[in-house]
Amino acid sequence: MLSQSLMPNRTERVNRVRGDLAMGIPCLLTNGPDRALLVPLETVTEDRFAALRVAFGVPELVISASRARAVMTFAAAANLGAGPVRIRPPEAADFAWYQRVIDTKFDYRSGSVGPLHVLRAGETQLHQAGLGLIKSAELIPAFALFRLAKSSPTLADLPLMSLNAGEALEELADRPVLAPVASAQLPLEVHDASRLHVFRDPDGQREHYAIEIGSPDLTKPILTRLHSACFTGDVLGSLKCDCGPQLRAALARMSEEGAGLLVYLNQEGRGIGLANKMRVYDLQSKGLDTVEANHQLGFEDDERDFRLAAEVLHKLGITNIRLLTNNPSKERSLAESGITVTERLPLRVGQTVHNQGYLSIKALKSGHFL
Ligand SMILES: Nc1nc2c(ncn2[C@@H]2O[C@H](COP(=O)(O)OP(=O)(O)OP(=O)(O)O)[C@@H](O)[C@H]2O)c(=O)[nH]1
Ligand SMILES: [Zn+2]
Repeated sequence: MLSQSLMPNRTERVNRVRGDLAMGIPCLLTNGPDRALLVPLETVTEDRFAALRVAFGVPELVISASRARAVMTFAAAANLGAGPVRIRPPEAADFAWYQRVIDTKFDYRSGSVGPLHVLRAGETQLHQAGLGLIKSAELIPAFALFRLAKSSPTLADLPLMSLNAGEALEELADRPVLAPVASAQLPLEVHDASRLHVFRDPDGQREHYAIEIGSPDLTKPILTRLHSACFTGDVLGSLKCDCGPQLRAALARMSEEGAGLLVYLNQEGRGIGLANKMRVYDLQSKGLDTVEANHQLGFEDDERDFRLAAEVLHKLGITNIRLLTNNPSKERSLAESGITVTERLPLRVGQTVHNQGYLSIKALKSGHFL
């Protein structure tokens, strides 16, 4: 009975794996009879990688399709689908070879890492789950997959977390659930009757906030802003984006109207985390635009899950909103999660000479109303 109650459930096991991957500890992925060790290339140490290579041979390299398109020649990348891309490394490939393929500073426009041998068939749930897990740990989406032959020694003695690939994929796709943790009055410059609510992901680490300005009338659509964290813009006043001015303009509008709700989501860098955002900024300083830079690293244009915002709204008993945004996908995603957006209110502020290109790419490639 005690051991049963201590048995981690699917969510808890996936979260433990995420923590291990972030520390560079491999995890065992299974899919029916297939077993493999998932090794994140960003965090694994050279010693650990070398020991695994001696024990299990040369691992497959797995990268996202967007990364493959960014680092391979146009012809070599032809006919790649959207799923993970499997690459067979040369027999002599060592740790340095894998690191070169994932090196975010390498400028592929002036050369290449050499021809990459893409394995066209055989992509399985192991690869999809591996990529999903690595991305959800905000790591560079690239990993080594050490296949374990049927005759490999049992791994029971290795202190590794084990996960079924199908189970991991279900967990990653599941509707997010947030738990309200704490809330208190917080007088703000824009309105002294404000309240901050903290919600927590079941991973126990990531938190998202709702800031209630005044006393919103729940019988009417609530003036709402969904704002994704931007440390550089919100806190430091970066001129590279429009986040800080948008945040302040949204709060000012709520203050003018006397009430509103700011949902502040910890989805830094459109969901890739601050470290990766700095990597894409570095690529942008070399001429890539905001979307190309995300792809170069191996991410999609936008990795955010706006269902989190719907979850916050539902938890606060809000289903009708007037949404301050220029981003059509926020509106779409909320509608799919049962939130009625009665009106979309544009939020065009904070244009600078430094973010002109960024904003025009958002309009051109991401369909923002700018
Ligand atoms: N990956 C990446 N993220 C960026 C870049 N510039 C800003 N961001 C992030 O983009 C997000 C912008 O969030 P929001 O302002 O809420 O959303 P939006 O998609 O611009 O939509 P609206 O502002 O509502 O119109 C934040 O998470 C920023 O950290 C960039 O060049 N690359
Ligand atoms: Zn920003």
